[in-house]
Amino acid sequence: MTAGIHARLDRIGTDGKFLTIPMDHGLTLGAVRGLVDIEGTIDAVTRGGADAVLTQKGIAPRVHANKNDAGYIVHLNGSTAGGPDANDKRITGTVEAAVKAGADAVSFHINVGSASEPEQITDLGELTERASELGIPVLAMAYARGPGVDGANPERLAHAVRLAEELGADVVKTGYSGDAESFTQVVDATRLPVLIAGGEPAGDSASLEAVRGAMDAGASGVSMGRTVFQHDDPEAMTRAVSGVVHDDRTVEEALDRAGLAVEA
Ligand SMILES: CC(=O)[C@@H](O)[C@H](O)C[C@H](N)C(=O)O
Ligand SMILES: O=CC(=O)COP(=O)(O)O
Repeated sequence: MTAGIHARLDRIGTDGKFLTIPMDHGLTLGAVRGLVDIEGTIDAVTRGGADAVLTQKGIAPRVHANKNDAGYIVHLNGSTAGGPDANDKRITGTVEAAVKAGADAVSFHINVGSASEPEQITDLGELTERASELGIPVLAMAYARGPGVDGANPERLAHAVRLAEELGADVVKTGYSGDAESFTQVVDATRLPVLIAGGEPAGDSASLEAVRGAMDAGASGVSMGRTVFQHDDPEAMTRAVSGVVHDDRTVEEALDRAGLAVEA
């Protein structure tokens, strides 16, 4: 790993743990709740302890003044939920454009098992080479998604995270398999730091239980979007997630210290 990649990984994480809040969903879903006033949400989640926020490059002018010195990741592909194939992520920018936008790292989504998987493999392989030349870390969002693919199947997830390492990513995010025991298989499939996505908001306790389970399995943090940015209090929810990721708290302690109710 080059010195540049090492230094920039420290910009998007803390002591090898990562609490990233992705807010690229405006491309996928539109200006959904939490992203209309994205400036306010970025301010809230970074006050709550997010290590980094993540957007598409066009949103960069709305990020920097509001991110309270957190790291910034530019996402370099996308698709819309209503398009012909939501799993067919197409390139939306270059590493150079991300650097120009002030990025500390770039991210790229790959749907392992989708009809467009071959193109996404080529695209990610090319991206990691260019990013490595420039000393920019790559966060691969490696999902198990496609016709007939169970996105929570641990073997599928293990393959997805390993594929990200094989293609030269520095950090990988994937779906959660549902329990710590099965997620161990996912974490063990790669030497990369493994983060989990949040998915559709499932309630504070359930979401934090997933984070706790992933961390117990050896994960290195989260890239958690809607669960946090669509929360009534994104700052408090970020604080709660940080309690588990960075302070190794139980779900109950983390919620309590963040001032959130412990649900039954
Ligand atoms: C909206 C979703 O289903 C998310 O999991 C996205 O696929 C992940 C990504 N942030 C995106 O919006 O492309
Ligand atoms: O970029 C998207 C993610 O990393 C995950 O978003 P989610 O809303 O937590 O699924």
